[in-house]
Amino acid sequence: MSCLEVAGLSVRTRDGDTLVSDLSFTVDAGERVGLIGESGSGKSVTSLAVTGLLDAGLTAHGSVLLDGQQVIGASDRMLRPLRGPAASIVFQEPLTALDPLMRVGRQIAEPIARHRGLRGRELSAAVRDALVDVALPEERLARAYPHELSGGQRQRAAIAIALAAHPRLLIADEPTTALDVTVQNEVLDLLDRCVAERDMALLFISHDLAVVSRMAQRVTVLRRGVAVESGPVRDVIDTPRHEYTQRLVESARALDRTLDGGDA
Ligand SMILES: Nc1ncnc2c1ncn2[C@@H]1O[C@H](COP(=O)(O)OP(=O)(O)OP(=O)(O)O)[C@@H](O)[C@H]1O
Repeated sequence: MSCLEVAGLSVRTRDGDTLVSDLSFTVDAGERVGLIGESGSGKSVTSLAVTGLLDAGLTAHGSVLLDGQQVIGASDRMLRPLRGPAASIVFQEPLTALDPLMRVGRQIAEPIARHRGLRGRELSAAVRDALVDVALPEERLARAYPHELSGGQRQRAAIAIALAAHPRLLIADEPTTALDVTVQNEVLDLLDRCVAERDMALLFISHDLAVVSRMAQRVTVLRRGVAVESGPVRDVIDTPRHEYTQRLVESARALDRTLDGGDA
């Protein structure tokens, strides 16, 4: 069974604007799939639609099966048990996932207690392990509030929260865009390791082709809410068929040449 099976997904606003149109893709157990597109192409709307977290003003149509359960039209009560064990999201901005008024350790403890039923010393040990897993081993970080952490540390804490329920699918929505380049690399390495160690599936969403090609095996290219191309990452980069993908590939190569100090 696929972790996520999206078939003919469309998302519309109250005014009748279509933000995502007839989108289909699957993520199988343990597979890494990328969703790439420029800003405004509908990537975040898609990640929210597949977890049933769309804004009230937006409606989703089509079919989204998360762990075999239909998300479209399901009540929040039905979806709550799926969020965590079936799929967790890491957002671009870590403060989206963090409560500014609660110590980081408590915020990691809460989902561990809820999903894995741990209490007392076992729970404290699990929180310590979770922090070590995301390379935040210092004891004081568990007692810190989010504003006392750096941007990279906050994103690591948000990843620890997302991993707390041992999700079968991790959805990472531009997880490193808000970070500087060095920290970005560290967080990508961390995600890579966590996904591999846990044998999780990954839906990796980004505007950055280089990053997607590092993290995913297959990719779907989204343009104005429409999938224009999909296939193995290598094929899409080597022989992009759609003119929009060709532009994405060319601008990624131009950026690479600039960073190398060559001609852009
Ligand atoms: N709640 C909403 N109501 C109306 N329009 C929305 C809503 N949320 C997003 N949109 C619109 O949907 C389109 C897609 O937005 P989305 O955030 O999914 O893009 P994105 O590809 O994730 O971009 P970025 O990389 O900048 O985050 C945009 O035109 C955006 O303005």
